[in-house]
Amino acid sequence: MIYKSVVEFSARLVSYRSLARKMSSGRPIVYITRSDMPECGVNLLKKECDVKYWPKPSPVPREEFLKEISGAAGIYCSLTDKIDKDILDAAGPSLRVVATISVGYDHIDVQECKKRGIKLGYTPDVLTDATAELTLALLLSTSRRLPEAQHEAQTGGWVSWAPTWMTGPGLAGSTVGIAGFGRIGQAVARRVKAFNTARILYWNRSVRPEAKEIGAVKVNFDELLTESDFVICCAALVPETKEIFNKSAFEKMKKSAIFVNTSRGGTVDQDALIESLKNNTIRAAGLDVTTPEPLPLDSPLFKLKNCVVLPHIGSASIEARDIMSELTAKNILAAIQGTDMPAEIK
Ligand SMILES: O=C(O)C(=O)CO
Repeated sequence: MIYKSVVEFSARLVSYRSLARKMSSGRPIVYITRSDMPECGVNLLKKECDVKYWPKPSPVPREEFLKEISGAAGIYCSLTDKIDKDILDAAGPSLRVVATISVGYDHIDVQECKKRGIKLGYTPDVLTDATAELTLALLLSTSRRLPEAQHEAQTGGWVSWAPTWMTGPGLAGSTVGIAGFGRIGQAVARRVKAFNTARILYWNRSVRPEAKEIGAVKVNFDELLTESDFVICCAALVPETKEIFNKSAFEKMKKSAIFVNTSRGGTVDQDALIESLKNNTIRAAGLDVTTPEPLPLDSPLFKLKNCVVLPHIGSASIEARDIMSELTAKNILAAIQGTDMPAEIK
């Protein structure tokens, strides 16, 4: 580049210097794994940190993530980002915190982070209502066949009101079984109770004291399967819950049972579920989570009338997503500043 004058050259030099100063501002670097994380959290981070991010509204490709993460003090990620040894190695010793905008953290190698003294943040509580609401929406959509009914209405199947057409089981008087009775399981139980259900059963590793006030009864897994008209999975994905809903579990359920999953696809043996739906071993299923995600368009699940599939939108209320983003940012800032994180995975 040829500069016309000494003045222009010096002006350029000043601007390069200030750019270089900004780039090595001494502020901690936080890497965000996609460009469309809710702004409120991102703006909080920008006040204190240099924020770098994958510039697209889609998950950062693995290669890019490994390349870009070097030198970061914090990672703001989501459940689509696998945080494992390779990512931690690529980040290097500067990394102090990984915070995920989710309550589930099965995508993070927790042990490896702990071994390296890297703090972990997540977003419990703030998405409980949103996820419970969506669970109820899915439960009703599946039992009362809403997508199928809308399709009929739109495509000429609605010939007249008909007494036995588009019928499905009601919640009133039914037995609802909830697998996993943490925050979300309990919030679902409180909501289904309002539908005048006869019994609420739950399966959980430990007794939950909150169950008494809700009126839910602890049972073993087999009882949950055999007794329930609706079986709802709210259990976190851990080694003990991996594919607990398998062929044998579906065979134990009532033929009229409806299965709903809003936790993780990994709790279900999906091939066994497909067979059970095809053979009417159970009546229907409503899934907000699948394996893999996104579910390929040629998946048999999309072809089954007795299956409703949603694209993992459990926590997708506007309010929940904003507060999740804020909490993720606050977790990162607290860890970097050495103060107590508002929601740390211990
Ligand atoms: O938070 C989670 O774990 C979800 O699945 C999506 O909000």
